[in-house]
Amino acid sequence: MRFTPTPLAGAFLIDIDPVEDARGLFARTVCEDEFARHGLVGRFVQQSVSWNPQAGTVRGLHFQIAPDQEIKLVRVTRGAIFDAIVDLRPDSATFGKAFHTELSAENRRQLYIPAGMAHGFQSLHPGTEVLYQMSTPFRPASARGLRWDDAALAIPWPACAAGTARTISDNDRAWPLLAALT
Ligand SMILES: Cc1cn([C@H]2C[C@H](O)[C@@H](COP(=O)(O)OP(=O)(O)O[C@H]3O[C@@H](C)C(=O)[C@@H](O)[C@H]3O)O2)c(=O)[nH]c1=O
Repeated sequence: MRFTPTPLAGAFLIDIDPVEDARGLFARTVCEDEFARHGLVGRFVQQSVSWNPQAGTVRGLHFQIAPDQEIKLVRVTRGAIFDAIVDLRPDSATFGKAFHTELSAENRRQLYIPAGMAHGFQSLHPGTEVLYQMSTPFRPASARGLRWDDAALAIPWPACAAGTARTISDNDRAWPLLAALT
């Protein structure tokens, strides 16, 4: 695996090192020892899937508060997403800053998100499936959110294709702005 640090400390892009032959390819996507050598946690307690029939679907931005802060490892198994994270660690030099990348079934890239960050994505193709692994169980009482379109975050969400509306839940439309969290 190839680990590329992002501008947000502790968040990494993880690309595969494929072994290819006539059948296709083989590649490791998680290895506890290799993750540990990069200072990352490679053991997860839950895995979830998100199916998004329409392009332009936004989910997020989500996080869990202490003591249920979670590390997430995100990849796409069908289609593609614009994936965004926001640093919410109060003592971080990049507090309030966002990072985004494209994850797709084609690039097989994973985003490793450390504890203390909010996460969200927009599906870029119809029929996009996202696979998450989490270090901490989902706890509804600890679940929180941040407004995906908060101008202070300046996340460059892709425009929806002409004639397609953005799909987003009522919960996600109603999360507070960053200023209200601080
Ligand atoms: C996140 C989650 C939700 N649920 C339930 C709660 C609810 O009834 C239903 C849908 O939940 P949500 O609307 O929160 O689903 P969704 O908006 O897809 O939530 C996800 O968004 C992305 C951005 C993430 O980063 C994920 O970790 C997760 O928070 O599933 C679980 O049972 N386990 C879980 O881990």
